[in-house]
Amino acid sequence: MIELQDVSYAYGGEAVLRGMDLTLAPGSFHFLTGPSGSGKTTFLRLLARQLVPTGGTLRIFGDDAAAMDRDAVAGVRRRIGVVHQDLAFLDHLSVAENVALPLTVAGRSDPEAVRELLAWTGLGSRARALPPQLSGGERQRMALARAVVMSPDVVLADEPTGNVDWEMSMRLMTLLVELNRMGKTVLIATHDLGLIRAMKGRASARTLRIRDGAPELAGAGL
Ligand SMILES: Nc1ncnc2c1ncn2[C@@H]1O[C@H](COP(=O)(O)OP(=O)(O)OP(=O)(O)O)[C@@H](O)[C@H]1O
Repeated sequence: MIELQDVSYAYGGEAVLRGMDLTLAPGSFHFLTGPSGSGKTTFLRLLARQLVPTGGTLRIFGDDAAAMDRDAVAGVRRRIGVVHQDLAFLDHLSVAENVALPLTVAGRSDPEAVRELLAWTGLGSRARALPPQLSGGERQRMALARAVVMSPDVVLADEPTGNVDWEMSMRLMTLLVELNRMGKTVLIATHDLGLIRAMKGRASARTLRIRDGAPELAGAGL
């Protein structure tokens, strides 16, 4: 589904990520961890085709990321939902309108799907609220709803539990596990090892740890 062969990425000077050889199989569930600045966000942005490798070959759904035209990139972006770290929303639009935005941009409308997603994330009663009126945990759940509104095959989440308490973190994790059980490929970047340990056994999750510029499968001890 997503395959990396000796992939590297440099923002300018020295490569942040290098020598990456890895395959993400359909339906897999991975955590991605590593110290601050090790390249977790960069890795997610490569997988979502928001960045293009500066070396090696990255295949997304079989296509070479470096050779995609605009239509192919748009196709990839529809099939990969991303929960960004910055949680940027349009503050003058309601929660429901923000969640529906990817549909609106694609010229589609599906109020029923949006209603279902808001109910699933526990935001049914907040549909008409504006983003600044939401709590941190509500914003995280709204970001997750927006990431999956296009029914993507892959969900990438960058620190989806940043700034929320333990109970809310577990609630968000439960939603991501449910998505994986529905067949979606899930990858969650987090520096929170406690969170990864808590999820062991609840999902057949594997952990990738960035070491020397490349994600490696971590041992069972983590
Ligand atoms: N747009 C950019 N231009 C130049 N350097 C960048 C850019 N974005 C990130 N970097 C650098 O690339 C490295 C990896 O950053 P990245 O955000 O991928 O790490 P991270 O593991 O996600 O960090 P954190 O856990 O703090 O979010 C860092 O040294 C960072 O300063």
